[in-house]
Amino acid sequence: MSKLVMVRHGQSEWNAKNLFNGWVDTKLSPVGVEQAQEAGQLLAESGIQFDQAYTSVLTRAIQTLHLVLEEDGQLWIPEAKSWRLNERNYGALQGLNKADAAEKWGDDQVHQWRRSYDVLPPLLEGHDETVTVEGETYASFDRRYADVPEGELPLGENLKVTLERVLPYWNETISKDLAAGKNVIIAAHGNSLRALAKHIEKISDEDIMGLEIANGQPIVYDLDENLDVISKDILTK
Ligand SMILES: O=C(O)[C@@H](CO)OP(=O)(O)O
Repeated sequence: MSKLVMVRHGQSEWNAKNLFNGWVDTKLSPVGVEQAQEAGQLLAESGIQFDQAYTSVLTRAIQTLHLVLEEDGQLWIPEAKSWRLNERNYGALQGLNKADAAEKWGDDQVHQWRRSYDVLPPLLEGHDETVTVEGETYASFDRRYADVPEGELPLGENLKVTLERVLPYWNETISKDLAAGKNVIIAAHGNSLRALAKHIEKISDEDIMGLEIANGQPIVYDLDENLDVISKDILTK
């Protein structure tokens, strides 16, 4: 048996402003820092001993992992980062305000973009290195993706496509640790974790629309040797 803990990053600067975030590299807000520290305290209370950590290549998830593990006294464990754990790429919606988008395109359309399994957002036109929003410039497709073949870099993803690019990393790397009995923590994003949860919990394409993952609330799975879920627990204060 092994334990898998998934933590969505704490509130980001763009979560706080209600902007579509996706692959734009924003940082944690002050609230997000506190949420990550609280997640670390909850995990310390749980007593789970981790063997391996995974995160994305986006700053808000990396910051969260480090804050969690520092609070938890396990900052020393091995960690690996992969673009495959990034947030779903929100295409041309990135940087737009979610409420403004709902006014422009209607609540239903925006809900489909945000929560459906297979509706694609409007796509980006190219892989710009930076984006400027409200006068601030943020990293986007910069050198951290230098090793990713151009054809694999997304211009916009639904949850289905997100799952398709998360799964090779799950199958080839993370699941092997778990099958070997290691306890694993993954700090990632609302939608990359929804995709993984869909796979792990065998959630249907319809039911996945209703799954929300909160910032900074660790989800603890006990998995058997086939990586089937024995139990699931969400840690809250
Ligand atoms: O903006 C985003 O990238 C995601 C997660 O913060 O938003 P949503 O919850 O709308 O999928």
